[in-house]
Amino acid sequence: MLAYLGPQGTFTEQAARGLAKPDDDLTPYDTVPAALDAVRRGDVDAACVPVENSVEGAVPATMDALASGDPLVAVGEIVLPVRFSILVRPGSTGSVKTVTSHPHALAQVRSWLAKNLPEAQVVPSSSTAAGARAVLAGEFDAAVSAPVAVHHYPLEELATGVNDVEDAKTRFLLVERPGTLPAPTGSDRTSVVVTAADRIGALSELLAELALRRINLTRIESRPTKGRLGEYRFYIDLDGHVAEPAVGDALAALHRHCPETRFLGSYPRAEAGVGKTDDSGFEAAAQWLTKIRTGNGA
Ligand SMILES: O=C(O)C(=O)C[C@]1(C(=O)O)C=C[C@@H](O)C=C1
Repeated sequence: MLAYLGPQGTFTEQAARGLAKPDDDLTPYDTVPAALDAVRRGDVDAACVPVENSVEGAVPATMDALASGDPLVAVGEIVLPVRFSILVRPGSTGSVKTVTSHPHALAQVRSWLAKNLPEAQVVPSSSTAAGARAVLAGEFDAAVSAPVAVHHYPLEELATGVNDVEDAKTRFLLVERPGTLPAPTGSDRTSVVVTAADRIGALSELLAELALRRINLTRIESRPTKGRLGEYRFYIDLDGHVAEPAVGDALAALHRHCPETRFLGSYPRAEAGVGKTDDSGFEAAAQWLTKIRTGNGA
């Protein structure tokens, strides 16, 4: 059983279908934290959640829900192109006074709305499909939705391809309770959350641990810890798999700086063939150390 940010017709449902095993049943949840808590409780085996968008950046609800509560780990990712349609009730002829959608979707059509529906009041919803459902219920005049939503809700497309940026993409994670890690593929990503101490150079010391080991950072985002003002967590994505010597060594180093470092998974990258780390020196050095320690070399 696989949870996703629902209801039916969200981008996350499409991502979940791309990541699911053939025999997985899909269950919609109203929010990302609710989907992740269902995994924590064991009600479902996994959840598919949006993590970052090429236009609007990180999805805060996902980041916060992964950084707190019982640990969960990502075991897969998928990147989907995102295009938006404006959906209205069939035959609705009146002007559009209210538009609803997920905040990330609204942010990706901001210019289109300003130009084409400048008078419309914009109201956030919990997902693009929740917005479509609310339009069907008569709560709002229009929803910014995934084009597939018209197959789930009897609505009409007022306009399609309304996204301000062509080729926008969203990355989604498949998240499970900690267990056996996916095997390294040679093209993997590792995600961790660290809290940098409030002192000069703390963040650069963490990043230096990656640079020293020639590990490529693919993303760094900060979110407040929700404790003291000015205290931040850093979400770090890097190339490679924790089973590889360089990445394992770097994560151990991060843990020495920050014992609360939270491992968020090592998983195959959506784009195969990129993100290989160079471990040759690490393996040779480990063999050399073993020889010294066992009295077989110097
Ligand atoms: O509301 C949806 O359809 C979602 O799947 C969420 C979400 C997001 O969180 O960014 C996913 C992709 C799009 O960028 C817009 C919304």
